[in-house]
Amino acid sequence: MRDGAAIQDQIPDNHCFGCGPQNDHGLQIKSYWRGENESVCEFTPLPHHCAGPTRYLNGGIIATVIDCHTICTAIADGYRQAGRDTGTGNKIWYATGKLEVQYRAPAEIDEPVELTAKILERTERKTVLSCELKSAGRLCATANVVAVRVPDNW
Ligand SMILES: CCCCCCCC(=O)SCCNC(=O)CCNC(=O)[C@H](O)C(C)(C)COP(=O)(O)OP(=O)(O)OC[C@H]1O[C@@H](n2cnc3c(N)ncnc32)[C@H](O)[C@@H]1OP(=O)(O)O
Repeated sequence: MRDGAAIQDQIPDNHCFGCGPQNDHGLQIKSYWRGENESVCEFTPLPHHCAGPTRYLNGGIIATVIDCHTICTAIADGYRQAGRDTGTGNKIWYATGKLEVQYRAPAEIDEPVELTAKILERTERKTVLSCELKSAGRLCATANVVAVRVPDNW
């Protein structure tokens, strides 16, 4: 279950490698709200996203999709807290201050990965989130992320 349009399709001028619709060479992940403080994302790896063994997903790609899913969630939440639809009015940007990933099991390259992010804490200056990444129903990575509000011209 997910709510509304993809968060990334509402954030303007996003050229990010992991989540920018404007980046033709990027991963172009899509995240969706699921309720007030939770968001979900499904990403289907391509064969060249592999680790050393071709059957497993590369750890940097795992970190990137977690980074982008959580930071885009913080951005959309920033708009919500401001009482605005995502992408309307002055831009709201967050950057990754901290990204701590624990790799618990390998993720299969030929299975989609499912991410669930939760907002744990928010202040005017930062949002703290957790994230889980599953592959074929197995918990493969968990993460703690600090998203820090940066100026709208960042
Ligand atoms: C739509 C676009 C989506 C993009 C998705 C991908 C996101 C990215 O990858 S962004 C690129 C990678 N990140 C960066 O380049 C950021 C580089 N770092 C910076 O610019 C700065 O260090 C920055 C903005 C993170 C923090 O700036 P700084 O002036 O230190 O912030 P500061 O005012 O001290 O801290 C604000 C709050 O954040 C907390 N914080 C800042 N850095 C960290 C950290 N590394 N760990 C934990 N907490 C932190 C502080 O403790 C403070 O919390 P509190 O208000 O409770 O005291």
